[in-house]
Amino acid sequence: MKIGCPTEIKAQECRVGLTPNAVLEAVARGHEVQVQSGAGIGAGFTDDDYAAAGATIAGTAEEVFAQAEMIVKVKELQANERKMLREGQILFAYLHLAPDPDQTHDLIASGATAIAYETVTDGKGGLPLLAPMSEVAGRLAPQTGSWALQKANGGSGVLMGGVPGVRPANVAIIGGGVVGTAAARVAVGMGANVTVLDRSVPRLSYLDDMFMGRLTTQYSDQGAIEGLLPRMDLVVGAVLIPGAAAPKLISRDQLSLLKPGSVLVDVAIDQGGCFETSKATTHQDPIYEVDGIVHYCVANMPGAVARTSTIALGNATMPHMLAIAGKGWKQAMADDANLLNGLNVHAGQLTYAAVGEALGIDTVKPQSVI
Ligand SMILES: NC(=O)C1=CN([C@@H]2O[C@H](COP(=O)(O)OP(=O)(O)OC[C@H]3O[C@@H](n4cnc5c(N)ncnc54)[C@H](O)[C@@H]3O)[C@@H](O)[C@H]2O)C=CC1
Ligand SMILES: CC(=O)C(=O)O
Ligand SMILES: [Mg+2]
Repeated sequence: MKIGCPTEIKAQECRVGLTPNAVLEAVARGHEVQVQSGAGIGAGFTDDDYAAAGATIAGTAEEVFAQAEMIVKVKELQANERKMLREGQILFAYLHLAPDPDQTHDLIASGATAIAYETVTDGKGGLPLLAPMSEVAGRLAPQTGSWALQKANGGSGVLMGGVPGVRPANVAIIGGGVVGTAAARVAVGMGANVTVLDRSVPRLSYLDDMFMGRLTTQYSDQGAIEGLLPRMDLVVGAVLIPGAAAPKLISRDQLSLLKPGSVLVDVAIDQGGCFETSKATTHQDPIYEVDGIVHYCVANMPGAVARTSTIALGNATMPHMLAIAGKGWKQAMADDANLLNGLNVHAGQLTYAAVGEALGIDTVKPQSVI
């Protein structure tokens, strides 16, 4: 199969969809790989690294899109990239369609087959192509939150770990999945007072065991969230209903319950955000204030640590990329129901029910198109 890897063009997105090691594996199986010149630079991979692995180097994204039967990348296609996608082409990337009607309509209109990393499953209730980036974003959340708490950034001036005689920051993490657990680990490590909220009691039980009394768990409902807000310095939004738009868990009115200068880090912003006042920001301009509360809502947080993130993402995507290239997407999905769960769009039809529900678009069952 002809595989193409264009340079990411989302603001300050330095990751790349294929590592040289992934190219090596694909080429060894007889596939042709084309990488756009400079695509790996932000992650520390040169054109020479890709050429040494057997890729050909293309000058432009147009060349990559024109050649490739499958485009492998990181972030959802931006509007001008979507114009290059064509009927029959495979797109393998993060899509996050539920909060993004424009992208969804363009992908449907393209006639392409779009497979979303974030809805591929593992059969054990996990999302293996989302998890590595959730590990990264979760670890980053307390770091960026503590930066936003500094006075120069509009924060209340509370130090995460406190000092002897002065209390540490109170941190609430809403959603105790991969992001929430990673965020809890770092926040606890920084010395903060951490409460994790989730709707899954088994998950809370797991966290309770794992952290052995070093954090508090609480069932997530409106009463619990409202009760916590007056004491919280930092709230991390880390909920997910796979493929669906994130539920709004803190309203604008409820911001007044927080102390001025408190910080909201909405990691769930890529699924539309779980706070009413969240809107996506960029690494270049990551924070803004609403009613005295600092919001950090960067939708591609792992792009900030592109080297770590690219390698971690590549480790997870490679087996699926090789299966699709080797067998064709239909056979690969017929053989693997977890990969089939990644199918979001095919030949002008939406194939993911939660996206259809969020956007009011009819869907067909993915099984019916393979
Ligand atoms: N902004 C960014 O750069 C990144 C964003 N993400 C996003 O972070 C979000 C979380 O991802 P993961 O941790 O991997 O998902 P996950 O599926 O591992 O965990 C989500 C958790 O949310 C819980 N949950 C659902 N509804 C809830 C509610 N109302 N209250 C409390 N908990 C609730 C679930 O029970 C689950 O434990 C996703 O939207 C994901 O796309 C992930 C990586 C990077
Ligand atoms: C998951 C996601 O949106 C990201 O890594 O950017
Ligand atoms: Mg994102």
